[in-house]
Amino acid sequence: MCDYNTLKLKDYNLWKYTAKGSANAVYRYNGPHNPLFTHKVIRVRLTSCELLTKEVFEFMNSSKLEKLREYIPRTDILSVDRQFMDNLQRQSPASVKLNRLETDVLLLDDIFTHKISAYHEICLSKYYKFYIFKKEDQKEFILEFKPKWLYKPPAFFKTCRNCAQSILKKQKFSNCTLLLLSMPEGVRIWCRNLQNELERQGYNIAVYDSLFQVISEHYDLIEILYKLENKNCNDMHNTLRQLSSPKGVTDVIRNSMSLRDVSITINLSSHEVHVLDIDPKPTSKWKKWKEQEIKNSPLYLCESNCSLNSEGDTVNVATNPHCPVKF
Ligand SMILES: O=P(O)(O)O[C@@H]1[C@@H](OP(=O)(O)O)[C@H](OP(=O)(O)O)[C@H](O)[C@H](OP(=O)(O)O)[C@H]1OP(=O)(O)O
Ligand SMILES: Nc1ncnc2c1ncn2[C@@H]1O[C@H](COP(=O)(O)OP(=O)(O)OP(=O)(O)O)[C@@H](O)[C@H]1O
Repeated sequence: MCDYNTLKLKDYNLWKYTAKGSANAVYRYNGPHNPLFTHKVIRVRLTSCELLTKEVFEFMNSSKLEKLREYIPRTDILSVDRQFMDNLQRQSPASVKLNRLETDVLLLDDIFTHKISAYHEICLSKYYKFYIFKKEDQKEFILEFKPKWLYKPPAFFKTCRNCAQSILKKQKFSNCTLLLLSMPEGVRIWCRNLQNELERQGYNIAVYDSLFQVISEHYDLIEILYKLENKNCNDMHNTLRQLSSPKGVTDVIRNSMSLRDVSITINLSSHEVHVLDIDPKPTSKWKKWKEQEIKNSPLYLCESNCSLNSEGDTVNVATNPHCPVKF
């Protein structure tokens, strides 16, 4: 980690707004060459989040995430003052509400080679986005997706948590990430589903081969996420349903739920893979999680296109003998 203690970010206008999620806004460095900032982004907390940047930084650097380290973009913490935050807020879109009381921001390697506006974005669903850069003979294809819950659902479930949420959130395209737990059959189907959806939407872009190859090269990431998400917790559905106060949210639940909400980027051109959006969850989320479980319960028992009830050439993950990861 660099020693940034004496370094204060002052030049808000050197950071150009790139994207936001529900908890953070991201700005890319857009100034003259500077070895500390060129090819970096800052990640700034929004008003909606309870935990501060310092807590996020601590979580990202904790030993429990050591196995994921090689996939996390290099991250440092920088102090900022109120003036910087106010100015950054002024140059942000109206929908971005920064927590201007924050005294820190994260500084991360930018996983995109070019500025975000240079990419064509194809949003297949809220869980799957392709970014495509094409200029003369230069090309870059990046898939950003949320694997969500990588787990073994209870045996009586017909629809997994990911597919249930996708239905509830009215996504037109769904691709069950439990398929990723089965290498190579499930992974092939998952890649094929993305290829087919691109074609269905009229994009003549071949991603299947490189997608399968990059996932094969970095398959340990899926295994690591699976192990960390399921460590010491065999039935998260039941665990969440039993919660009755924030005190019941153990570190096991917090870690698991935090990792169940990360994003993965796969660069089909450079074959680099990263894990983004590693945010610790506050214990105050217990009620939302419990209510979600109660609301989802009927859906778990319904037949859907979830890979759990696929037959024939698809994979039944619940009883899948090829699942590489053991409890
Ligand atoms: O529970 P889910 O599956 O709806 O996940 C929420 C995410 O929905 P999504 O996965 O994109 O459909 C949701 O993402 P979006 O804002 O919908 O992009 C958040 O990540 C939310 O976490 P937090 O409130 O920012 O701490 C996430 O909430 P947590 O359950 O992780 O607390
Ligand atoms: N290191 C990075 N380099 C380039 N772009 C990034 C980086 N980190 C995040 N982004 C972009 O910014 C977007 C929002 O960031 P992030 O996912 O961290 O926000 P969030 O508020 O935590 O999201 P969520 O709503 O899923 O919790 C990402 O989807 C990604 O496209």
